[in-house]
Amino acid sequence: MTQLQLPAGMEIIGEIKPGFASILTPEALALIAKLTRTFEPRRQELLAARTARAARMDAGERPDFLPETAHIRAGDWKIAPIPKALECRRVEITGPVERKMVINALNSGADSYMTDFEDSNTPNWDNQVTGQLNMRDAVRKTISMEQNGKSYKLNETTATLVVRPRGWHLDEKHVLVDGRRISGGVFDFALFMVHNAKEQLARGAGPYFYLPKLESHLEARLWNDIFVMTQNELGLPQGTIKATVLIETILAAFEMDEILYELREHSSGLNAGRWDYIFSCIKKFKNDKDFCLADRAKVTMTAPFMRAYALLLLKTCHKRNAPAIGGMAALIPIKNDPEKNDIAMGGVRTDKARDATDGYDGGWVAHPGLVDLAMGEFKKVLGDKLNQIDKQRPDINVSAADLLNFQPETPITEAGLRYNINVGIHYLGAWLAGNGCVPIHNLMEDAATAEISRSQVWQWIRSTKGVLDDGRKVTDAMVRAMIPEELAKVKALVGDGATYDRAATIFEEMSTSDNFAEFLTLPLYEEI
Ligand SMILES: CC(=O)SCCNC(=O)CCNC(=O)[C@H](O)C(C)(C)COP(=O)(O)OP(=O)(O)OC[C@H]1O[C@@H](n2cnc3c(N)ncnc32)[C@H](O)[C@@H]1OP(=O)(O)O
Ligand SMILES: O=CC(=O)O
Ligand SMILES: [Mg+2]
Repeated sequence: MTQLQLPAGMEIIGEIKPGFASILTPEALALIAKLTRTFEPRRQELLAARTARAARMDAGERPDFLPETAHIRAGDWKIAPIPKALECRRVEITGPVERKMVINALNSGADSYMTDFEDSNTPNWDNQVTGQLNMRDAVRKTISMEQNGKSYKLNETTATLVVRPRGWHLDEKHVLVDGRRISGGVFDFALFMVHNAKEQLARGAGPYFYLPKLESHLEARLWNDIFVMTQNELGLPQGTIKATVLIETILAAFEMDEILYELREHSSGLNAGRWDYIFSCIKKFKNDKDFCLADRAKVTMTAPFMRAYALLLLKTCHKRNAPAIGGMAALIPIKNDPEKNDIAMGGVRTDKARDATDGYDGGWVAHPGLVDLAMGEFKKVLGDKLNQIDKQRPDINVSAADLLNFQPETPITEAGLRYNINVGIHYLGAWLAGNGCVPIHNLMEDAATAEISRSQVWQWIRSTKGVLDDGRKVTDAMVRAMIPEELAKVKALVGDGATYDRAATIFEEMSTSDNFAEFLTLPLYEEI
């Protein structure tokens, strides 16, 4: 095995495959050790604060805008100017940090590309380090590959690269500092910075990030402090790093101004991460027996609580001169069925048209086949403008009650319940096999969408409103009976992989156990 030069107190227990040493360099590991020793206690405190808040919500506490930060919401401040490379983000394509996908996404014609170490990626050791190798080659424009007789390399003009490291809840278990696992997000961030920040600046862009799953402005402050230290360590001017925060938890929706304020020297706006947002609403209200959301397919961006959140995000961003980026329609092109494909494309078109008309500066797509369509919808509204940050929306008034208006509650159907079980098993099985993003029933499924499926099942069993439209209460026994049937359907589709049996077992434990797993990826991570 290749020997690495490790800083004192660091152990690496992941296999060092060919090329990995060129990523796990002494400089990179030293930065990881320094950031970990300085900030890991705060990450742990913030995770403990999440747990304490969740317990208070389980006991009935409801979120509201914070009285102690009213002066920030009322203040007349703006974020620092946005760099040129991030001024125009009408269409952002996203995808796992897999080599071919990286090339295809950068070449897709989108304005920017969010490469993903998070929702769409199984964070096994190989994916994380190979992803960094892909990034290094992508930034230097040397990334290439051959597959099925096809050559892949980058076009002259490519999308602006943005990187999503893992959220605060995820550890990197293959790296220990002083005997403890480190933060997955710090690992992803620090490696990317050491290898690419200066090269990106030399090429006219910079190190740009998406920050996932924040629950409070204090969590944004932690990222900001990490940025400041990293810029100092690498000799970069303060304010070089730019980060867009995903507002994808119900608690963060109450702290959008505060999150922008914490990151104001490093902010590149907010994104409406709709799928984790829905999951977060279910999770945070899981003990409320009166809380219940309808079949997953019915919970759309026009649901009252989703509309309120999307509009508040837009208004908040533009007031602070910050880009507002829309989320992901999970629809993808459907091969070999033109009629269904037309419906799916119509769905994406409607979604992007709504965001553009509201005033959003851009939105996400899951697939290169959606870039032109989404671009068309934004161009219809923006014309030649790079963005519409100047579009202020003082007419939008969103209250706490609007954000908490969880409708629709019905219908819940057997088909919807079976869909959730089916998608849950299929996704978990793929994830365990190393693929964190899969097309299922013609939709993009990743960790966030799968979380909705598994949390709905758990919650429907426990909510008094978890009743099917034919009058049957959703129960533990009903779900247990459906699991083998849905597993058989999944296997008929994907083959007999052992990970699907394991996935069904885990799904059953997760949906029927009284303990609600905070994230499905936490128990799953212990399996890989
Ligand atoms: C909730 C959230 O967090 S959203 C953000 C996270 N989720 C994502 O980023 C979704 C990313 N999307 C994907 O992973 C894929 O599009 C899937 C899994 C949904 C569908 O994948 P596939 O079934 O393989 O798509 P399909 O067969 O149509 O792909 C056609 C081509 O497009 C490429 N492609 C598909 N999606 C992407 C993408 N997002 N980025 C780059 N290339 C892509 C494929 O690699 C393939 O390339 P090839 O023709 O050179 O072989
Ligand atoms: O990360 C995006 C989401 O919708 O979740
Ligand atoms: Mg998400």
